[in-house]
Amino acid sequence: MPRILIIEDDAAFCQMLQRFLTKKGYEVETSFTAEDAKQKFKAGAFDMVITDLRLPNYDGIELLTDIKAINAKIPVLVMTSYAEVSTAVNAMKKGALDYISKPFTPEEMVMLVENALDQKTTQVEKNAEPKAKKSQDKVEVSASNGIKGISDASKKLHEYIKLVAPTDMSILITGESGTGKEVTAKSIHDTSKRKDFNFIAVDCGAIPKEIATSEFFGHVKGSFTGAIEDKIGHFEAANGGTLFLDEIGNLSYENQIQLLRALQERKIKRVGSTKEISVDVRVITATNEDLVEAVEKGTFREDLYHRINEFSIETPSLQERFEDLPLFADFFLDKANRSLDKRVLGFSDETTLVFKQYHWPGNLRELQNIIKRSVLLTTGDIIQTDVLPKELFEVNKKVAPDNFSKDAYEKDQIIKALKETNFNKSKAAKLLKVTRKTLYNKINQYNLDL
Ligand SMILES: Nc1ncnc2c1ncn2[C@@H]1O[C@H](COP(=O)(O)OP(=O)(O)OP(=O)(O)O)[C@@H](O)[C@H]1O
Repeated sequence: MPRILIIEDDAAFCQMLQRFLTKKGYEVETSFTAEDAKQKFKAGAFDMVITDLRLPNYDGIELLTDIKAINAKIPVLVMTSYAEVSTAVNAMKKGALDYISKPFTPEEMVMLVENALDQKTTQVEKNAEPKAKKSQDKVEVSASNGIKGISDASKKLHEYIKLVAPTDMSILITGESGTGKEVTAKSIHDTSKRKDFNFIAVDCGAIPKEIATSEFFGHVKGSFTGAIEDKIGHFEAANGGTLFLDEIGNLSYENQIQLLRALQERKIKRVGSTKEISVDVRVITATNEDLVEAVEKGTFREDLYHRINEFSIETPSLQERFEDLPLFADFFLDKANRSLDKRVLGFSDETTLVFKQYHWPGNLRELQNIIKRSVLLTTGDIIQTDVLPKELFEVNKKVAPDNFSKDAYEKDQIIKALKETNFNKSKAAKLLKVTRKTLYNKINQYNLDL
């Protein structure tokens, strides 16, 4: 029976959720505070965590990081109020699997829980070790096959993929969260000469620093407490194929040095062993941070930056590939119908309009999640606006203000974009579709104290 830990300071709501999920066949424990949750989480083997982001005396994002440091693979679903969509997006960047806005229906919760537990199983399969370097041993790790899109931004992306795939160049993929960086990396692998070997995807943001060396390079039995048997690392698992390192900016300085050495020498040593093992791995990395800025600040090594960035590709945000929105919406609708065994035919005109007006900070992932939830909640043939989450309308109201002056509206949008991008001005400028210079001018004009 899957075990779930619910962390929620509203005791009555927490217990209601507990009763409901218990009835659905899950074993559920509850915590009302972050401290208690951490202790319970360390002590008990949970399959998933559902946590509120607002807890007394504790920052929800910090708790999420703590949980991920204890067990990086655990799926975490965060609960937010509908006004906190940027916090939810931030939580997803920090490793949360998904978010749900309160108030939600029990069906929505069950769907997300099932989804999370499904993904956990896939993740285990994904990290399975290959038996030998033979084409028939390819581990099926396909991040769902993507669609290409018709917008100029998508065409450019696919031209780049085609261009770099046959080479052995190291590719750095940049782009906002949920724009399809992993899907892009997988497409490069699938169209390269390495396609019959493994594609191993590693989320560097989710690996605790202490075990990162062993995760990358493996270990021999007895090399540290807990090393109960020999284990191969991601480099060996990807031998002959492609190693995709997501959130590369999160690697510790020490791990950056080890990675650089492995890439330069094409040899690794398992932790606790002196034997050198040759590896032939193409590395594709991804980040949604500004690595140039990280190099300038000294938190990311410049030599490693140049080593991983022989060519860089930027995945466009959903706003930049706006003409693709209907294509993606249909694709995700099909996907949701198949996984939920439903037959929803399409979207009402109002729903299409809401989709067009929304700014999609979580990009394709957010679109996919929202369509899946809407399919679940739709009883008729067509997705109507009443099943859409409230945040889609909240933003729309701001997009078309009635009683706002133009300046107040513009100022509000700038603040919102800055908050959404963690005050990264390049990203905020992109979100607002203005140049960095214009954004700086506006910040001065409105005397925004940042
Ligand atoms: N071209 C595509 N066609 C269909 N689905 C896609 C496409 N690109 C991305 N997706 C879907 O969108 C979701 C997000 O994609 P992906 O995980 O590749 O994004 P990401 O940029 O790597 O995200 P993060 O920054 O959070 O790591 C996935 O569920 C993926 O299947």
